[in-house]
Amino acid sequence: MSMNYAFGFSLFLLILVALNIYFFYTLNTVGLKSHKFNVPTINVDLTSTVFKEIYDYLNYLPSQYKTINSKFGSHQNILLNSFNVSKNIKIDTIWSETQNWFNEDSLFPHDNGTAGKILHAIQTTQIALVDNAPKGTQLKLLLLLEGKQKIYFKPKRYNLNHVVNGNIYAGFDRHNSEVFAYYLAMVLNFRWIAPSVIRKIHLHKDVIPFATMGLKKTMIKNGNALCIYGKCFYCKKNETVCPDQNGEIEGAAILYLNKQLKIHKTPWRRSYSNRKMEWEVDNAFCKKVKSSLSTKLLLNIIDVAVFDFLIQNGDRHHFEVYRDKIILLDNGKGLGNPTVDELDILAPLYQCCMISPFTWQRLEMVSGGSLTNTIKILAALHNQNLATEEHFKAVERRLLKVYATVQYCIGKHGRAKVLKNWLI
Ligand SMILES: Nc1ncnc2c1ncn2[C@@H]1O[C@H](COP(=O)(O)OP(=O)(O)OP(=O)(O)O)[C@@H](O)[C@H]1O
Ligand SMILES: [Mn+2]
Repeated sequence: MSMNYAFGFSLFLLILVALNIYFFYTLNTVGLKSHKFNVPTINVDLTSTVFKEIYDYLNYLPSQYKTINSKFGSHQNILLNSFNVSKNIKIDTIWSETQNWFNEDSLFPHDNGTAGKILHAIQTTQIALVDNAPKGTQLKLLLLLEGKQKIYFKPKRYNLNHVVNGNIYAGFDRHNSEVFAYYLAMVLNFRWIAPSVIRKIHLHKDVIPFATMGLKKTMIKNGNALCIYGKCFYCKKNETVCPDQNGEIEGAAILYLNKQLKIHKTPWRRSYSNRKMEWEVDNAFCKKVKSSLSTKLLLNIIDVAVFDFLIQNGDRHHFEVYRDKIILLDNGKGLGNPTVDELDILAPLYQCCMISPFTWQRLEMVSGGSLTNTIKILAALHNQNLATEEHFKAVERRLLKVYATVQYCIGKHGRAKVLKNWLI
């Protein structure tokens, strides 16, 4: 009897120890859960050991990252309210409200429908003047809207289903990428960005009557149509922008920022040749950057890297700063190829292994499809379809890779170091 009791008791102790060990490991290991996480596969380059390790974490991501996070619901409602278009908008007040806005957290007003009002005004206000905007390398126009609001207009060069092959910065800017980027930034709560919306301008009604002489000089007959070749570094007479069958030119209409911006070279910029940059050969590159940049700016660069990775913008050669924060300007090189995930756009994240806790919290909130669903819903409020389903799926797939990269960092350095509140 007592032997049986002793045996039973030892068995009980054994089970208790086993349970303890089980819970200790499940609660302490990051990512490496027992069941495999199903991530849509694409061809990836696993020659780098960092990439291999990140992909290991991707295969065993905790399941919370594939389900909707209920904490996002209230934030989604706030966004919907911001972008809802009210019918009776007074546009004369919207420009002064926009230009006189001053706030530490956002470049433009958003709340109580203002974001929607601004987009509606950009989309519909009568054009007063159209000129070339020769800044930068790609064709763009400067529109002056009634009420003296300037707008940059990046014309459509490709249909949404066109796949841009070649290197990560190949091809013309994608107008839809500019607008997609604006909504992406809003969903991620990155508020240092200019409002941007798809607008169609009629060549003979909206452009020619208001075109400057300079713009008229950069127009050319292409068959029956009058087209624009513009004035910019890469502008060529045989690469024109022509109106569609309705006589309209579609483009991204981006609010012009009348502000003094400081321009910096991105430490993680590409060479635009076969030559490798320092960050591409030295995984300890971040140490060097840390010694020359403030932590605040570095965390900001890492936010931008996450943002660029999601849309696959590999062309952020420079960044412009206003009041010590990077403005997300020039987002047209995203959404080129939905089957490509260039992981090295995330180099600032996996080489520095730090991320702002605010950014991480928001990223965790938009899991399970919320990110792209919200972009779709917000864009639809202004009658826009910003990308093909393949691109929306690709953005979700890349979000999983961002989660995996942060898990890789936590696995390597511990949560406290990666998510330390550096700014306090
Ligand atoms: N919305 C804006 N408001 C004010 N200035 C802007 C805006 N967008 C762009 N700029 C200015 O114009 C410059 C060129 O714009 P952008 O980078 O979008 O053009 P790009 O043709 O893609 O240039 P690049 O080929 O150099 O990347 C920017 O560096 C910035 O200084
Ligand atoms: Mn550019």
